Amino acid sequence: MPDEKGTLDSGGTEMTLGPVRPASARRGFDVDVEASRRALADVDRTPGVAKPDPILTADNVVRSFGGLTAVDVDHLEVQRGVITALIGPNGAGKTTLFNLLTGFDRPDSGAWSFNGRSLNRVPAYKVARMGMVRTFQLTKVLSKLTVIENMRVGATGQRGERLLAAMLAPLWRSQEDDNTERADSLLERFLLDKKREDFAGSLSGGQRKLLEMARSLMTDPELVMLDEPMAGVNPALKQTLLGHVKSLREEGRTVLFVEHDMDMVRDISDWVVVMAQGRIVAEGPPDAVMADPAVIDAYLGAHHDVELTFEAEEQIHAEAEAEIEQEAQTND
Ligand SMILES: Nc1ncnc2c1ncn2[C@@H]1O[C@H](COP(=O)(O)OP(=O)(O)OP(=O)(O)O)[C@@H](O)[C@H]1O
Repeated sequence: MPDEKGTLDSGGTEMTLGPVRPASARRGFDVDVEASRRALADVDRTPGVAKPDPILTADNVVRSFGGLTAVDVDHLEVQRGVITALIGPNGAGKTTLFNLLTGFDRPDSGAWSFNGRSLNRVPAYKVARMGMVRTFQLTKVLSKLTVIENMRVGATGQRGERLLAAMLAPLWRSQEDDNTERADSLLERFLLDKKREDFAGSLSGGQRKLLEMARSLMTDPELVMLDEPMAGVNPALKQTLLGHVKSLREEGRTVLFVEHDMDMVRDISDWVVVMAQGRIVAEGPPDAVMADPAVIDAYLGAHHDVELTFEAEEQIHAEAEAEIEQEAQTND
């Protein structure tokens, strides 16, 4: 069923899913990150431009809701091994494009491929198993499961209540040790190991973001798509999250992320793609794109941050301090 963002549950097939492969059998990402970044220097700054080594390619992808064309992308290529930011005003179609590319929604028309393999009509769980995962703007951690259970659910490349059944299946049990080992090492890396047995519902907003990122790595993806990883995260945790995103690139993974936080975009992106009204309107290196008057018009013209009242600012500070305090206690 579509959820609040029009995403579709790809469910019903989780029992056929295999386990996360043991460490020895995992993908090695054969990519020279520095060469991949350097190669972008020679790429034209025109919307839809071809990339030297695209991992993801989309053509004529259109999605309408009633009379509204939410996505109308002629051509898009995402360079392998680098961090690409997808920016644009509210309602530009960024999340809808994520949903379409990852099999959580279906376009009216269009074609797209990952590592040269067509993804048309491939359901989300298979897309995940092929090596392309995404996180959600509103995190989809399952509040009534513990942190470690959420991680095990991530191993299936699936989300949703039916996973509880999958977790109890004999097939699952036989693979549990491998998955638990990987889950524990990811929890350690994301500083969530002390929260292992806590219900995910008890985590702070920032910790949920960390859990969702950690969980997305359970299938050892080559392309990680993050939908607003910094939204609702306090400044201290933002630095931690930034470090985690950069470490994905260091491991040879490709990152495509949607973000409104321009400091983050400037800080970590190798390439920026701008959407407005469903279309790709600009792309290029971060500094060049953000200085482009057309982008400033399209983006900043329509995306105004609301000025905070004194009370709201005080509340944010209090929440951030409480969260930092909680982090400190966790890490003692
Ligand atoms: N399920 C849906 N039903 C109807 N309209 C939808 C649906 N999903 C998205 N839209 C509309 O499609 C347009 C694009 O929305 P989308 O969420 O993809 O934008 P966005 O760029 O991700 O915005 P934001 O930055 O605010 O998250 C918006 O006008 C939105 O209202």
